[in-house]
This record gives sequence, structure tokens and C-alpha cells, in this order.
Amino acid sequence: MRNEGGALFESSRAFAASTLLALLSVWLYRCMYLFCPSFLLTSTLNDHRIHNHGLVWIGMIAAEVWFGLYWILTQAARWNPIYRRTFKDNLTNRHEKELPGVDIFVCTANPTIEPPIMVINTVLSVMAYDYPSQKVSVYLSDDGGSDITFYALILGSTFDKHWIPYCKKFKVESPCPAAYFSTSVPPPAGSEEWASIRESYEEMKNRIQSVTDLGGISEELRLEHNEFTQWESFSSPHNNESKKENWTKCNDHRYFQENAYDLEERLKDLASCTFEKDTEWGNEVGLKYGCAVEDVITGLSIKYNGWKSVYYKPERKGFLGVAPTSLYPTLVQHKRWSGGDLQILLSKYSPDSSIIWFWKD
Ligand SMILES: O=c1ccn([C@@H]2O[C@H](COP(=O)(O)OP(=O)(O)O[C@H]3O[C@H](CO)[C@@H](O)[C@H](O)[C@H]3O)[C@@H](O)[C@H]2O)c(=O)[nH]1
Repeated sequence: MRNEGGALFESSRAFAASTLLALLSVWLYRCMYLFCPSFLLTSTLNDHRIHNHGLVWIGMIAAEVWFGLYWILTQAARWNPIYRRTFKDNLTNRHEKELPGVDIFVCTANPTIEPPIMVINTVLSVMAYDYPSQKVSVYLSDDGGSDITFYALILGSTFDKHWIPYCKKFKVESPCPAAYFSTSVPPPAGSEEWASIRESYEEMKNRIQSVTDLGGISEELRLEHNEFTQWESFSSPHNNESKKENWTKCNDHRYFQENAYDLEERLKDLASCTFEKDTEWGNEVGLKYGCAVEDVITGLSIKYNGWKSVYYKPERKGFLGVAPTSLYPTLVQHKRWSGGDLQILLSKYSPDSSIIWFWKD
């Protein structure tokens, strides 16, 4: 399916063309400096510059050449995208019985950057996916070990008993409660249910917000919810900074209702980070570890195994995330990505096989 509006598409081409022009100008300027210095500066001044700043200039040139090549390569996917659409009903009708089991991991690490209410909205929306419920397992990992996020999860586990049936009944397309209530009007035959579920959501949100504002869980709340006792026994010191890592399986209500012994044992195993020892985790199963851009390296290895990918950009956004909004975190993020990409380029997963001499293991 082609983009019918076209406007954004054209402007992104114009943007790409102007960036290319700027890039070529920078490269031209650097070439002139290197090869015809007299063209730019008087020789005395130029000698002075070469002697004092030669290495800095060479470093700058290398960075600009790398940035430019990297930018040109990334345009390939943006220049002429093909817009596709899916036929979900055909998938359900033809293949519902063969649909595979799916594990979904929601990861969080910092309750300030990723507020607990947002994390719970994410968990609730993936739990309400239009997918056979017995085939979906949702896990929440909290590397920050935040008791506020855990409290939010406890409240979310009560709210989901109303929210998921509601989503199924009214075929809710935005199963993230925050997104749904920010735009939706009551369904024609369900205004009472809509008002009641909205009230439950608001109540949950306010309770989470008030503990967030207080900055912690009071002793009274801890005693009210004995899940905290179990959670504290699962949490284990994670590294030298004594972070706690917590995995909680979200859509297994036995965890909250019956405290089944075997589930508890499995969760302890999961939280101890030893569950993947002597298994194919990280190789044949799950994400590849040990790289800052684990999704890129996992994607490459999936492709290497013969899977094909297609560009798909649905009109309604599939995911909304939190991106850095100021310079410092943006630079840190890009440094992490660049380091990860470079690591891949020099590894055996490199898409450029001419880098073969750097192959490890
Ligand atoms: O110790 C940590 C650090 C991060 N996270 C979570 O991991 C996700 C991504 O972290 P973020 O800080 O957003 O890292 P980015 O590098 O910006 O993540 C982007 O880039 C990654 C590498 O390409 C992708 O895996 C991510 O999906 C994508 O959001 C977030 O949910 C974090 O809460 C953890 O669970 N534990």
C-alpha cells in the first residue's frame, strides 16, 4: 500500500537532500584543507594550523567521513519505503491453532525515567493483545528493584481482571488504558461499563501517583499487601551496586492468588539469573546477550537463519516509548548505540563479511 497523503514523505526526501548537500560541503571543505591548503588560508597561518591542530583535524575528518557514510547507508531504508498492511482476520481464520507461544518481556530500570504507571500501562496493553491468551506469557523485569513499580504491578493485577474482559468484549483497539481513556468515547452499548472501568483506572492511577509523590511505600501499605514479603525474598543482590533484579510473571494470577509452590520456585530461579546456565538461552532462544544493541544483533542472527523481514508502519502506532529529551542523555544513548554497532561490525555477525579477519570465537 502506498502512502496516499505523500506530504511527509516528500518533505523527508527534501530533508535528506539538504542533509546530503551539507555533508558534501563539509567533505569538500576538509578535502580542500588537506589537498589545497593555499586555497583556504595564507601559508603562514596554514602552517601554524597544521602544526598545532593536525591530529585534531584528522580525527574530525575521520569522524565526519564515518558519520557521512553511516548516514548515507541509513537512507536506503527511508528513501522509497513501501507501505504494507496486514490481514489479521485471515491469520486468525487460517492459522489460529498453529500460532506459537509467545513470551513478552517488559523491561524497566528506573522509576523516575519510566514512571510506574507507564510501565503498568505497558504490561496491561500487552496482556490484552488480541492473541490466544493461553499462548501469551508476559514478564516484567525491574532492574531498579523499585518497590513503587512492584506496588503498581500489584494494583495492575487487580485492574486487569476487569480490563482484559472489557477489551475482549468491546474489541478495544488501543489496549493501553492511558491511551484508550485519553481519546475514547463510551462504546454505543456499554457506556455504564465504560464509566465504571474508567473509574477503576483513575483510582489505580491516583493510588500509584500518590506513592510516587511520597517517594516510597509506607509500612502500612506493605502490611496490607503480603505480596511484598514474597517479592523481597525473590529479590537478590544483582551486582556490585547492589541493584536488585526482579522478574515477575504478570499474567499468571496464581502468583497473586494461590502462591503456588512450583511457580514460586520457578520465579526464584528466574530472578537468580542462573536459569539460562547450560541452556540455549542467548544462542538458540531469546535475545543475544553481551552487546549494547542486543535487538540489532538478534535481528541480524534471525536474518542469518533465513528469516525475511519487511518494513511495516501501521497508521496507528504500535508502540510509544520514552526518548531522551535533552542533550546529555541523547549523547549517552548515541554513544551506546555507536559502540554497540561498532562491536557488531567487528564481530562474526558483521553484515560486512570483509571484516572477517576480526572474527571472534
Ligand atoms: O539496566 C537496564 C537498562 C535498561 N533497561 C531497560 O531497557 C529498555 C531500553 O533502555 P533505554 O535506556 O531506552 O536504552 P536505549 O539504548 O535507548 O534503548 C533502545 O535501543 C536498544 C538497543 O538498540 C533497544 O534494545 C531498545 O529497545 C531501544 O529502546 C528500557 O525499557 C529500560 O528500562 C533495563 O531493563 N535494564
